Amino acid sequence: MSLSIGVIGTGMIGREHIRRLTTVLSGARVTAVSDVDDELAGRVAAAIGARVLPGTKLITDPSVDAVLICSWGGTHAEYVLAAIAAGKPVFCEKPLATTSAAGLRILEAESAYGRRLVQVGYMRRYDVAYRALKRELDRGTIGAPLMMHCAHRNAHVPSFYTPDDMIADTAVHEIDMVRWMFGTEIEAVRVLRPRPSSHAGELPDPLLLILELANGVLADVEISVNAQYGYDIRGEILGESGTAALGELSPVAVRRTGRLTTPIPADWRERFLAAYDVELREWVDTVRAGGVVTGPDAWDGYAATTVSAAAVLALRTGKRVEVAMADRPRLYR
Ligand SMILES: NC(=O)c1ccc[n+]([C@@H]2O[C@H](COP(=O)([O-])OP(=O)(O)OC[C@H]3O[C@@H](n4cnc5c(N)ncnc54)[C@H](O)[C@@H]3O)[C@@H](O)[C@H]2O)c1
Ligand SMILES: O[C@H]1[C@H](O)[C@@H](O)[C@H](O)[C@@H](O)[C@H]1O
Repeated sequence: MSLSIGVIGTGMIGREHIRRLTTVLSGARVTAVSDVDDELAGRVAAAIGARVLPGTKLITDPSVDAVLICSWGGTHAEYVLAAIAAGKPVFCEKPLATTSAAGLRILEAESAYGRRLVQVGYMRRYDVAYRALKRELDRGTIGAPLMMHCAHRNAHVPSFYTPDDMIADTAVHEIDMVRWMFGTEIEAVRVLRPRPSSHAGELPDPLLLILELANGVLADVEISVNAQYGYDIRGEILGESGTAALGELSPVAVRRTGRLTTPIPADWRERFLAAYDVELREWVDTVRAGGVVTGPDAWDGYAATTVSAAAVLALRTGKRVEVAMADRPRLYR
């Protein structure tokens, strides 16, 4: 029997994941969708023969086996809590919650339920290049790590994007990734503001985050959200005896009239296409088999949100901010 999935939020990534579940992956079908934009939800549902239900009804509907949350970040926690209360597996796009307190409520609810039901959409952990980089690090190829340099560049962002979004919506990916890469928590954060780009409007763009990890490694993260030229994700680790970096990912290189050119992805859909496929395939297969999901869990979601809240404070105050993390509940040890 294929897994019956209800999708909440039929915007950009909601439709991407519905396309993936409907036409790329096997073993699942999207049987219900929900969006505060009724007209949009209706159109998406009609195209795949699904029902439209209000979000909380979708979660408790007996025909829905598992839930995929793709609505705006501020709405995630409420839906995740409803899915835990209904005892249903739930894949929540990042961020898990927009406040540390809401993340903590999810940890408490899932701990009380006694089994992990939540996975968070930090897809970089499924990306071939990030996985290869982690393999080199774990093998000790470059010796003990000292620093990591990261850049996260969006060509453009919508006009409603705020300075806080540059951290909570964009840098949160690197926050999760470095925790996973080095297997340790982030203890303190600073955010520096260089001269703003003339393309940035009112945004303090770019930003430079300095993340202090518990193992002594420092990670610097450039966030640019009006880079113009394309979607560009970089990462390089400096070790005691070498360096390892994400490779160039283009499938083609053109040599012509004295120049070598390779295409640059337009946005996250193109750059992480394969990672999203692997991420959702593993989630569907595990849930169908009745297993416990192995991807980023509610603790990872809580930790990323808590660090991101500290970074927002660091941006606003210009100060170094220590991360105040709760003790890790037994369910996530
Ligand atoms: N993992 C990734 O790389 C990645 C990529 C893109 C987006 N995202 C995340 O996915 C989420 C959605 O992003 P998007 O780019 O698709 O945004 P979007 O604005 O295109 O779509 C969000 C949709 O959610 C709907 N919505 C808002 N509140 C709702 C509610 N309470 N109930 C039901 N629907 C509601 C909106 O009407 C909209 O259609 C965000 O949290 C974002 O950070 C993750
Ligand atoms: O929601 C998107 C998504 O998470 C992308 O992966 C990230 O690069 C963007 O900055 C963000 O706006």
